[in-house]
Amino acid sequence: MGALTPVEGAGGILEFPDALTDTQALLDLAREPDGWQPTANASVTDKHANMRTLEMTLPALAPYRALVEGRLLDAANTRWGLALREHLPQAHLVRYEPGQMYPPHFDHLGTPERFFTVIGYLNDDYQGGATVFPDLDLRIEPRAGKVAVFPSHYCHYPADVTSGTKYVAVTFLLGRRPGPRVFRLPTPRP
Ligand SMILES: O=C(O)CCC(=O)C(=O)O
Ligand SMILES: [Fe+2]
Repeated sequence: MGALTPVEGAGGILEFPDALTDTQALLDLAREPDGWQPTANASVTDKHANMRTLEMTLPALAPYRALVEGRLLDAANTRWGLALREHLPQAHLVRYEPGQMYPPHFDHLGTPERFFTVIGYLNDDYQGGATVFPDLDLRIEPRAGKVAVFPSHYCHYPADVTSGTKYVAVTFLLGRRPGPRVFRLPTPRP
C-alpha cells in the first residue's frame, strides 16, 4: 500500500503521499472514452467535468478499496476521535480536461452522511488541477498515487486544468449522527 503515514495540513486535512501505487488498472478504465457523464450541477454550465461511477467490488478498484478499509477509515477515526466503519460502496472517477470546471462545493450530503471525502490522484501528467480549500488557504497539489482525506463539509474545488487530462477516484467515509435527545419532563405533583 505504499507510505501510509499522513502529512497533516490546515484544518486537519490528511495527505498520504504514495498511498496508491497500483493504479494502472484504474487508469486504463479512466482512459476509456465511454461511460462518462457530466458531474453534478452540470446544468450550471455545459463545460462541466465528467464522471463515471464504479462499484467498489470492481477488480480495478481493489487496491483503492483495501486502502480505504485497511487504513483511511482508521486514520480519520484516530485524527477526529470517531468510530466510522462505512464507505460509499462506489468510487467516482472524475475526468477534467482544459476548459472544463467544477464549481466550489461541499460533499457532506446523503444518508448515511458523508463525513470525509477521499480523493485518489491517479495521474499527474497535466498542468493545474490542485484541490483548493478557499476558507483554509490550503491547496492539495496532485501527485500520482497521493490520497487526500478531508471533512466533507469543507468548501473545496478543483483548480482548472490548463493542459493534459486529470483523473481522480473519489469516495466517501460515511457516518451517522445521533438524533436529537428527547428529555422527559418530570410529571408535576398533584
Ligand atoms: O478533483 C478534485 O480535486 C476535487 C473533486 C471533488 O471535489 C469531488 O469529486 O467531489
Ligand atoms: Fe468534492
